[in-house]
Amino acid sequence: MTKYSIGVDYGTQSGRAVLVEIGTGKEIATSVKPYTHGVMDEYLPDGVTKLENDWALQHPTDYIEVLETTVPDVLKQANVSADDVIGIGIDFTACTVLPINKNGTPLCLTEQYMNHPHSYVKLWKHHAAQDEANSLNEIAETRGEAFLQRYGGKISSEWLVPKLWQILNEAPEIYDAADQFVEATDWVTYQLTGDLKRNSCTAGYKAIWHKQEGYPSKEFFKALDPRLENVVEEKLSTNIYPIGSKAGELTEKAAKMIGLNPGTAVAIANVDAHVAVPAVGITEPGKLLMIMGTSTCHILLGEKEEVVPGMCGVVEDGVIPGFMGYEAGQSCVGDHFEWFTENCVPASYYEEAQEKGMNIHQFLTEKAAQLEVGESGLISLDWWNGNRSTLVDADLTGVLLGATLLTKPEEIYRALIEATAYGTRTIVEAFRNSGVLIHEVYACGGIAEKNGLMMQIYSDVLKMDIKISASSQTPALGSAMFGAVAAGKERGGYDDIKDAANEMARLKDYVYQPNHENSQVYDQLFSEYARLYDYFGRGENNVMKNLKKIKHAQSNKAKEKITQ
Ligand SMILES: Nc1ncnc2c1ncn2[C@@H]1O[C@H](COP(=O)(O)OP(=O)(O)O)[C@@H](O)[C@H]1O
Ligand SMILES: O=C(CO)[C@@H](O)[C@@H](O)COP(=O)(O)O
Repeated sequence: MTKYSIGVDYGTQSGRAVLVEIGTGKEIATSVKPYTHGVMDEYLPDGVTKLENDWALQHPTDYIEVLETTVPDVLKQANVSADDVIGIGIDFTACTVLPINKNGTPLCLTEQYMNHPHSYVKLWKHHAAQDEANSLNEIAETRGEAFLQRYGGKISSEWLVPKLWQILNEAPEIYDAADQFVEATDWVTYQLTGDLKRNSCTAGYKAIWHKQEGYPSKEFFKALDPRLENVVEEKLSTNIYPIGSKAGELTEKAAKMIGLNPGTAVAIANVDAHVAVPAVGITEPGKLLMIMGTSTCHILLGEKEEVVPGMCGVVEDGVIPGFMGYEAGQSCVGDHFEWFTENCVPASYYEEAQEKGMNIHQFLTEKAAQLEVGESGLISLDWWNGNRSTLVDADLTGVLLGATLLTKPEEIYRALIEATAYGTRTIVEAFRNSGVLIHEVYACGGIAEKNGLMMQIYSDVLKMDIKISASSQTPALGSAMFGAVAAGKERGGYDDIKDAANEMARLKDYVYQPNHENSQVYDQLFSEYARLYDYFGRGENNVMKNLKKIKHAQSNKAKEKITQ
């Protein structure tokens, strides 16, 4: 009898469930639910409480809605009985973190705190804790904290400790009221099993936890702020569960909510990028996976713990048990194409795209594909949402250089694509220069599937073949695989994630290969990019930070005027 597993992947804008056949990895049905509240970066749901610059929040009821609608929907579409679903796994963006009370209720859902911005889920791209991140990095460096090396020399403002510290600084009442701060991925899994178990992946990459050494010392936290001395015991937990293990089983209540059977195995929660690795069949070192969507994450396995400047982190067993898992990333990829299409493309382009039955990305891509490499005379820095790797600085901003009165939208669109490819090459070189081998490149995610030109450009810039995931929902497939592992072989699943990957991972049958002529021109362009990267990114010219300071001061002034 065929058995199935369900993977639920929570992205930036939407969540999706995929019903997958055990044994083949065939995706039988998919259901997507856009978040009702989307990303809240201007106002709270009350429509009145204004958020500061660089905030990005989510609403936890959106996560429950995803479960309630998409899981029954995939069963219905596929006409599969809940009796044949043996496991479920959850993956999420991260660090996406929320304060909860003793009952596990998010503080933003309580009457007392629902109008308080700090009670909501802070999404991975909430960048308003940069001041805390800067202080943390300074203090850690002065104290010679060894953990900094494992995070490329800097902790990002996107990670857990800066976010938590921002809450303590700006809203101590929320900090005090929170029984715990949890990753959204653990919270949703908790809603399924009734038991809060924190996963080793987010703890390792996002919360400075180490398998042997645990969290940073009390002295370190005290040096940040005396009120943080006991943060681990008071607001986190030292009970961390390895990815690839079982979190528990569906409770009666959860089973009823999502249309599965009570007792169905639930995997320990995971992260959207990391969970995609076995879903493309990577279970050994040297193979870099780019998960390309709103942002891009780069995940790679290694044998040893190496120090790589500017990487996000290296975590033992963080991706596939038995290996060091390396992560790096770019905070702005799809997001900056979206910004461009929404703000800089003339109406005539939209009209023409519509006439041709294309969306604006397809239309711009088609036009951009007709350009020769370097023909536009443009170069761009991909920092529209800060720089995650290798500079780890959310205060950096975008650059477009070389524009003239003749510059066309498709030329800028292509320059933005190329900038992200150069950003990836910078990351690849940082790994290689630090002794972490990369001999194959794989890609998955919305963009890997939707934009062939972009993948070709990446291949030309990296001068490497790129293999593409066969799944359009690779993280969800990965989560379904972890669901099957949680169920175990006895129930029709697998003993470990490698066995699941051997049978269920799939790649497309074509590979992007570098065009050597283009690669040569890209080498020249990349060396210009590298000079700009260092000039603006490493302190030689701090114009971006200075502009940001002026911007904050002036927007505060404008706000004061409104409230007077
Ligand atoms: N054809 C395309 N080419 C390049 N970018 C695209 C294209 N279509 C959509 N995008 C961008 O991809 C991003 C969505 O990626 P996706 O993988 O679907 O979502 P997520 O990152 O939330 O999982 C959006 O930022 C959008 O601007
Ligand atoms: O940072 C991570 C994973 O470590 C991602 O969750 C984050 O970049 C968001 O990913 P998406 O672009 O929404 O796929």
